This record gives sequence, structure tokens and C-alpha cells, in this order.
Amino acid sequence: CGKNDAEEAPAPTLYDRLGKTEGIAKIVDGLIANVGTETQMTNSVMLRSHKPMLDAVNSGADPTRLQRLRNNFIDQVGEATGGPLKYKGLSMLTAHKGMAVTHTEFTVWRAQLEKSLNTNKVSETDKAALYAIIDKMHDDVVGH
Ligand code: HEM
Repeated sequence: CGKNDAEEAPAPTLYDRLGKTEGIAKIVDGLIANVGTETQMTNSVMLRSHKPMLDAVNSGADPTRLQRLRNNFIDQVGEATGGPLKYKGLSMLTAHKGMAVTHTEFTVWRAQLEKSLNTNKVSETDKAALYAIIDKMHDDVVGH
């Protein structure tokens, strides 16, 4: 209390700085849109890994599959950045098992995230903090 209030207020978490759940949802939606665009390019790098999901959504066999991935990803980022969200999806190892994701595919995926972070005007400091979280998952995502 008193004059120390400002000093003692907790620093905003990365979750807060990304704009809480709403800001994270925009970042994830941007990422998904960018990945979707990339998969439609000639010589797409990400079409191979995403084709089973895209086919399931587009054929109507599993119309909410992409929506589930989106919501899980928002929860995952919302939890890992210090927010109140709780990730209820698969472990990164299990989620990407059988996909044989390559390091190149990971790099291209990461570039789609970067584009969305830039579009959403995330600062370089906050981008670096988020990449520290994301890049720790590299070895669980790639090569299984
Ligand atoms: C650190 C980086 C990554 C994170 C944090 C991440 C996160 C996730 C999450 C949360 C899920 C859903 C798991 C569930 O619903 O239980 C998922 C699934 C998936 N991820 Fe990733 N991912 C990453 C990298 C990649 C890369 C590099 C690719 C391919 C280029 C990829 C392709 C997919 C696909 C195709 C699915 C499955 C969708 C389905 O079949 O329903 N991911 N990922």
C-alpha cells in the first residue's frame, strides 16, 4: 500500500502482453491462415504433413478437426505464457507422431508464426520470449 503500490504490482506476464486470450486467438488464427495459404502454393512445404487433416475437414469426415487444433493451440500458448488457460490436448510428441516432420518443415511453420506475430504487432522482446517456449518443443515435434 501507499507509495510502493506501483513498484509492487506484479509485472504483466507474456500472456498479458500478447493481449490475453483474445490476442493469442488472433495470433493463432493468423498462423492458421498463413499455413493454409502456404499449403496452397506450388511446391508447398507444409502440404504433406497437413494433408490428412485438410482432407478430413474438406471431405466432411471430421469437420471440426482444425477447430479443435486451433482451440488446443490457444490453450497451450495461454498456459505456457503464464495465463489462466489449461492445455488439454496431446503431448507434442504424441500429436506429431507418425508425421515425420522435418527441420525444414518446422522452419517454414515457424515463419508462418513470425508473419502472424508481425501482423499482430508483437514486439521483438515478446517474440523472443514466445520463441523460447516454441523452440523448446522442436525436438518433440520434429523427426517422429
Ligand atoms: C513448436 C511447434 C508446434 C506446436 C506448439 C504445435 C502444436 C500443435 C498442437 C497443440 C496440436 C494439436 C494437438 C491436439 O489436438 O491434441 C498440433 C497438431 C498438429 N500439428 Fe503441430 N505444432 C507445432 C509444429 C508443427 C509443425 C512444424 C507441423 C508441420 C509442418 C505441425 C503440424 C501439425 C498437424 C498436421 C497436426 C495434427 C492435426 C490433426 O491431424 O488433427 N505442427 N500441433
